[in-house]
Amino acid sequence: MTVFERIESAACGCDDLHRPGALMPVHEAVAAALALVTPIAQTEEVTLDKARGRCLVAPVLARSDMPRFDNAAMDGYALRYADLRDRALLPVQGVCAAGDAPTPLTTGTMMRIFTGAPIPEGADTVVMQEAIERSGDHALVTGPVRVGSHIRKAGNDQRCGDVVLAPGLRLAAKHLAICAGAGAGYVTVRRQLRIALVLSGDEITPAGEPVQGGAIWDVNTPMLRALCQDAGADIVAVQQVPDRRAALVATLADLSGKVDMILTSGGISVGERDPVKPALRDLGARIAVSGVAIKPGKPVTVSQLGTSVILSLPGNPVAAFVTWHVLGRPLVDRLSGAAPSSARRHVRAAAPIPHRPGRCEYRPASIIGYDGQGIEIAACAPNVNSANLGPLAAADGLILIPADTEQVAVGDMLEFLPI
Ligand SMILES: Nc1nc2c(c(=O)[nH]1)N[C@H]1C(S)=C(S)[C@@H](COP(=O)(O)OP(=O)(O)OC[C@H]3O[C@@H](n4cnc5c(N)ncnc54)[C@H](O)[C@@H]3O)O[C@H]1N2
Ligand code: MOO
Repeated sequence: MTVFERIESAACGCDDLHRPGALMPVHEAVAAALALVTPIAQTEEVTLDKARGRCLVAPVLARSDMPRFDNAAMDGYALRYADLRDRALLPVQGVCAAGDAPTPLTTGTMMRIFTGAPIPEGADTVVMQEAIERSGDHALVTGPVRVGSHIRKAGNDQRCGDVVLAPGLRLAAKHLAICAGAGAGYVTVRRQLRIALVLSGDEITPAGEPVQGGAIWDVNTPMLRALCQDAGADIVAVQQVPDRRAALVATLADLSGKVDMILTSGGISVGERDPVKPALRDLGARIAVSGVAIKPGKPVTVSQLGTSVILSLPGNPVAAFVTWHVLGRPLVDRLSGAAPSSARRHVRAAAPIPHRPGRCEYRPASIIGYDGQGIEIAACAPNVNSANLGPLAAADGLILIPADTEQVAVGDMLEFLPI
């Protein structure tokens, strides 16, 4: 099977392999994680300035025709087309600008009009000023004119009562534009997800603070906060817990039920200083995913405690970034009732990429050009390491190397997830 055929299938290829340690294939892990959650029930009305990224639960209807009235599409002159039948020179009477309520057009005259202004009663055509020679209080039509030209008819965009947005959309700038144009100052959206971030790692120090000995700056908090915001969610609490099981048990027990999702960062691997899995077991969490055939991010774990879903991300920042995209983002979409984001596309490999079969690999990659058919060509660093931030910062996206691939050849098509 070629790489191209592989990425067209629903599976990532991990399931075709002998996997020591029974790592779960990526697509099974996503399905098992999503099976834990349903969309949150609470909704609220928000003004448009608070609506970006929120998930629509009630349709938005046009409160009037859009546009509400016939109006000029150009600066020019409004006239009755029939008045041009036997002459091209007409007297100009009156001016109509956007916001005006014009008087009716007198037969046999033109009215000066500006873009967006209501068409005066009796006029059926606007001639743009470039096709007019004005002299004093008369104007001569110099160019060809079509009846009805340069008039935006009422309702030509949407009709009063039309559904302009359907439920399930995650609201972006283009959606807010039509809400406003439809006269909807408020929209009904699902309550914003509440996410808590629990940091494991005695060495973690906020970026910018002094570090000594084995301390390192906390990369994951600002990165995950931004990723949550990109997904329309909010990190409402950040708690750093010592690398001890009892402390983590207490923190997770306290947070479960208070938030929709708990993200843990670090401490998910197998060392005695990795308290996440033991703490989940102590708490009786329902563990749906524990170890995935993905690189980086193999130890990623998904569980449920009370009403909170817990996504336990590896501490290595690139592994946390990748597993957020593969598991975290779909969970947020499902919890907020949004259609899954479908940003992935296909690119061609710029160079051969050797790959040890076993795990699906998500590797930072940059778009460096286009092939003869206009398909993007992506290049990635030869050596990747889930602690190195440089290749991630320089990347345009993540390419997926399917689990069973031994070698990606130049020009092979790969799935690409923009980041
Ligand atoms: N014997 C084994 N060791 C490891 C395995 C394994 O299978 N057997 N898996 C490796 C893999 S793969 C990964 S990924 C990591 C996952 O480790 P943890 O999730 O337990 O994370 P930590 O040990 O806490 O940290 C790993 C690494 O990341 C740094 N880190 C942690 N938090 C942050 C943060 N907020 N900002 C920046 N950097 C952070 C931490 O200092 C470590 O360097 O386990 C492997 N080990
Ligand atoms: O997930 Mo780990 O980062 O594969 O080394």
